[in-house]
Amino acid sequence: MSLVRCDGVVQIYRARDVEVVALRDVDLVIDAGETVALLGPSGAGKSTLLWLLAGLLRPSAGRLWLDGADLGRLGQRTLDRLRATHIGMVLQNPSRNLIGHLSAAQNIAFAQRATARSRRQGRRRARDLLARVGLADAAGRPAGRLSGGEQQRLALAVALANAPRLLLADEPTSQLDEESGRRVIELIRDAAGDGTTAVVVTHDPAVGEALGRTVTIRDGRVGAEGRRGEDFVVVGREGAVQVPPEYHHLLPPGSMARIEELRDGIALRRAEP
Ligand SMILES: Nc1ncnc2c1ncn2[C@@H]1O[C@H](COP(=O)(O)OP(=O)(O)OP(=O)(O)O)[C@@H](O)[C@H]1O
Repeated sequence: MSLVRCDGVVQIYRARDVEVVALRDVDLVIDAGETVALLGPSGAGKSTLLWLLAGLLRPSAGRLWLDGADLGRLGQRTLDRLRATHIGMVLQNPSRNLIGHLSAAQNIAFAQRATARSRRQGRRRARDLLARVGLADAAGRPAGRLSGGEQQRLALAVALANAPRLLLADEPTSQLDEESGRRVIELIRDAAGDGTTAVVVTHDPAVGEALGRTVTIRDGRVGAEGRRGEDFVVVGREGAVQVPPEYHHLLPPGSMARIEELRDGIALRRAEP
């Protein structure tokens, strides 16, 4: 069953007279329990897609569904409630996920206020999450005094506080050493085993390899996907295909190609005009 569905999603930022088209016609279906690494060059639109999936932005065009709810059309209160109960998010800047003067444990408790879980259950889950991210001894320390890497790990624990249906994480290992990075990946995979679908923006190859599927965004579009170690290009609307950068020496952008029909597809061969 699909948990997330994007249908022709377009996001245009408008700042004064300038328009930036961050996403153009993104079609994407993510099934419940999948772990997806969102890859792509800087400025490709990865964070924008995460913000849209989190309901923090409404798409300029197209539609996004989370668990059957049309995110772009929900009233603000329903959307806020859905976000609090269904979505856990780790923003790129770890300190922005946390309330600096509250302790690590209190940050988790604060995230849990939206769900009906008993206090005892909540505290047990908080303790378990803090231990899983290697912060068992930091439960009582103010979040604002933790190091960048510790804040990043705490942010993941906070995002998972409610066992959300959807975890969205923007570069959750960017400030971590290898060992802490491994713990974070393990926690995301275990959460998926418990029913949390995860979409993780990353430049970290270890994260890309450890998650079940990769989706590469290039120039605001889904350009490629990887499953079980095999990479595929994605044929977009109107048949558009992005030639991956590693083949640009054979078919540089702007070059002309001949299309050769094969029994099960086509081949592109460089042609001189
Ligand atoms: N609030 C905004 N106002 C105007 N333009 C924006 C805004 N946020 C992002 N952009 C632009 O939208 C495009 C996509 O940005 P986005 O942050 O989604 O890319 P990204 O793939 O996450 O990049 P990175 O890997 O560097 O974080 C970029 O051209 C960026 O400059």
